[in-house]
Amino acid sequence: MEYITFALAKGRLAKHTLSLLEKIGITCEEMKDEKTRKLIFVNEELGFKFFLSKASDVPTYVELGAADIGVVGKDTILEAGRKLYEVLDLNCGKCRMCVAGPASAREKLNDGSLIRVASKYPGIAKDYFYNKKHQTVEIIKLNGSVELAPIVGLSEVIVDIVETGSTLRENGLEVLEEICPLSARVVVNEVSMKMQHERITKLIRDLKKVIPDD
Ligand SMILES: Nc1ncnc2c1ncn2[C@@H]1O[C@H](COP(=O)(O)OP(=O)(O)OP(=O)(O)O)[C@@H](O)[C@H]1O
Ligand SMILES: O=P(O)(O)OC[C@H]1O[C@H](OP(=O)(O)OP(=O)(O)O)[C@H](O)[C@@H]1O
Repeated sequence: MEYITFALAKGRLAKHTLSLLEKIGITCEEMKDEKTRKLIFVNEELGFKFFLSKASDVPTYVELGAADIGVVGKDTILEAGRKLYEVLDLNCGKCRMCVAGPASAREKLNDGSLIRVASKYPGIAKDYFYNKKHQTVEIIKLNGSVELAPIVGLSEVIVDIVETGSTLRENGLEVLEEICPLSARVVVNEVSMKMQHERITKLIRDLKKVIPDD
């Protein structure tokens, strides 16, 4: 039997994804060991391989066919801009992509003046402001702790993920505009979808039955 390979985003989403897979009978005991440094796991009996990669690399593995299926946040899919089939919303890892900043930055949004926008997601930020048309922006790419940028004067606003809102609150910032809702999605390689159609569609059908409600 040909293997079906899963690329899973390590970090926040991995545990949840593994528990959903477990509910449909796809298990990988070895992967649950949080201390393991191993990156690839095989379930020979079921014909599945799993690997854990950095979230932002999941779309790359899937588009280029090193993995048949991936589970990753919508934010990462939007930012990657890869050619993939997005087949399922897992309704977990829910958060929002937002423009945020100090309340004083509110008037600078929409008045047409040049604003600096710091983000881990320069592609999403660029598209958002491009579509708004009447705002000139300079995008500054950061790799984390983006909330620092407006505090230390690197930018006027940020484009970042907001879940509970605590990080913004604790740093004197607020949501200024909402860009889109986010959650974990299942993505499939376009060729795998054709070549392994039956197994992949069964898997999607099974997963649909165990997705948590709101
Ligand atoms: N509060 C949150 N903060 C960040 N991501 C969240 C949050 N809630 C849900 N997510 C989702 O979880 C995904 C993975 O987040 P995680 O923090 O594990 O990795 P990452 O920040 O993308 O990677 P890294 O920390 O390696 O840069 C995000 O892409 C997003 O879709
Ligand atoms: O609304 P909240 O519940 O506070 O969650 C949002 C925060 O969580 C994420 O950061 P993460 O922990 O991934 O660290 P990072 O900033 O280094 O990416 C995100 O970038 C926000 O900073």
